[in-house]
Amino acid sequence: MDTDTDTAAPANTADPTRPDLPGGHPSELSSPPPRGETAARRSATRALLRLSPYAGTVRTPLVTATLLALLAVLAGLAMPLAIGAAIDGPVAERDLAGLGWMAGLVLLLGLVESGLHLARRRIMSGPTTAVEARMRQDLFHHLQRLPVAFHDRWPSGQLLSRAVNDLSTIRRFFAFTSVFLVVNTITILVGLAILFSISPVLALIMVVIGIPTALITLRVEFRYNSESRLAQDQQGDLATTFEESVLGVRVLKSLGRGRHLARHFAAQARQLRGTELRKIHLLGWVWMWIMVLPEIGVAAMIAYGGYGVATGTMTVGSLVAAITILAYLRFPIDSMGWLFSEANETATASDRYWEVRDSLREIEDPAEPADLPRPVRGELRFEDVRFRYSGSGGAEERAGDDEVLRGVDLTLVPGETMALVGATGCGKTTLTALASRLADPTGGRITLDGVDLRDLRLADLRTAVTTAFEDPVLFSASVRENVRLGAPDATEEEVVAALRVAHALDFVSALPWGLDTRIGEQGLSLSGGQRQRLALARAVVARPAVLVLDDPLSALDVHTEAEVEAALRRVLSGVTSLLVAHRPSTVRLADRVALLEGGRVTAVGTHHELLASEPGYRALLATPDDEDGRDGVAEPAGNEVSSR
Ligand SMILES: Nc1ncnc2c1ncn2[C@@H]1O[C@H](COP(=O)(O)OP(=O)(O)OP(=O)(O)O)[C@@H](O)[C@H]1O
Repeated sequence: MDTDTDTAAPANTADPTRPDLPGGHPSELSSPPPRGETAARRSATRALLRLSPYAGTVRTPLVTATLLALLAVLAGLAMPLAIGAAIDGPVAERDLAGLGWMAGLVLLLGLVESGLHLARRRIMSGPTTAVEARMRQDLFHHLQRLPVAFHDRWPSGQLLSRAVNDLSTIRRFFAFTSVFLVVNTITILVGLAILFSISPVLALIMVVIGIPTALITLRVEFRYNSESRLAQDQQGDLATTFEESVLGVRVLKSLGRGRHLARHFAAQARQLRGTELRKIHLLGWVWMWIMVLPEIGVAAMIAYGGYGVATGTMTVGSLVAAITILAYLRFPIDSMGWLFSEANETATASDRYWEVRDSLREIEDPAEPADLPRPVRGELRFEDVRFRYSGSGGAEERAGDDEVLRGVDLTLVPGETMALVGATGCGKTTLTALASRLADPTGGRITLDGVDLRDLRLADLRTAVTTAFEDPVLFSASVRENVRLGAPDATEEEVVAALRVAHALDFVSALPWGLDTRIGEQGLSLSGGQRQRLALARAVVARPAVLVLDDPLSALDVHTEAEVEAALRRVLSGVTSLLVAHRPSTVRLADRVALLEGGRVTAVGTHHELLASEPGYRALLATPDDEDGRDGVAEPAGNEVSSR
């Protein structure tokens, strides 16, 4: 009998707080499920049926594999009959030639059975791994298109476990579970019929033994799976602690918190060990019953059958055949509990998969996109822009009290550099995110050259407007590939020019393989300033019409800052730019400054004007020189300064 059961990697639970999800209703930005809780699914069948679009592609191999498996088990079931016939025939009659034929038949049946199982595996492996790969690809593609707000809510581990564990459970279902649910049911029924034809009492013995065996394995499997889910969560926690302690090793060492974290890690490891021990105990129990019950069956059959042989109502061959059938049916009976539990796991995995796939891609291309007037001039206008992060909820939200932006009006004229200044947490990053539609305003509108951003194709918008974030995320790839993320078609000269502009060429040239040097995980092999300069190069390589830079000098030392500032000044000339500025050196790059206060732009003007007229601005950006009445921030040469 087949035993190609991948080590079970049970899926996590679906979200019990979202009973509307599994049925396939598109969900709004859902949150991940609370850990360790069990699924509140409306229907496992419905969850499995949701896999049918993917099952369609494996239908033919699935039917073929089921038929092959069925033929294999029928060949297996024929063996006890052949053995019984051999004992009652050639063995009893001492017919050596006949015995040779019967031995050959048993051998042939065994070969046919194993050959058919091999063919079944071969037929299923290609299509089912293809389905898994396609589902994973679709999930990844969907995740890329979900709004940032979705990713704010979902921890990466939750998404990772769906992409790896849940899809592997679904593959196992297509390749094995679904096939053997059908095949084992038929095997048990056929085996029972054969036993019944030999002796109804022996068939009854099998039923009496088989039902509790299946029920016990089913019950233990459910408990085992819930322990497995818990272990999986705990392994995730352990991995997170491990990962954070490696990534944050500098912080931990400098704070002297290594021991504290080690204790925390040890406690988590103990918890995981406890769960693993419970799993082992459960397995011990289930195997005890799996071993004991059939042995009781064999004993009962020998007692009843032996009596029959002694009294002449049964032949020795029939008794041997009956006992061999019982032994053969052991795996199908034992595995039914496991198979039902796997089907249940698959239903959960399906729910969890569709939970993400059903999340709405709120930010999409419009049905009838507008074209940007060419060439793009780069006039960026915020008109009464309002924004609220979803999920803070409640009456307050309805009253608008928790809006981060409460009616921002701001116009960036083509080619100007506008600095955005405001207290920490006032919404500067939020405003910059709206410019490339990482989120849409909850009120008002933003236009580029007079066209509402929501009317533009996302590709057009994001070619015209590029952003470099304060936290410069780099990918595990070469320097060149990282820069080219900003413009995949950029030539070598353009990449080098962008690096020069970002004042990154010198340090990149000094790397062991220059532009081909792979940057480690999160660009850790580079300093903060170097990472920021690469991110800047990535933003400018596409030569966008509008450049949004979130505090582009924050990680630079004074010397580098001065050099990058000079380079940036060249980049910014002729491009409309919005710079989030926390300090005078960044403001120095700007033609005008906008002050964001209380969710609105309360003043726009030159640095000097705002210093003179806005106490809030003075509090944020005045230097000691300013306080002395001498302005420490130089006016950029040749700036056309205009007020709103
Ligand atoms: N994903 C989010 N979900 C909910 N609230 C958020 C989210 N991101 C930011 N906020 C809140 O929105 C407000 C504005 O945040 P934002 O990051 O835009 O401020 P900021 O002016 O850029 O701050 P800083 O100068 O410190 O970078 C803050 O109160 C912040 O807590």
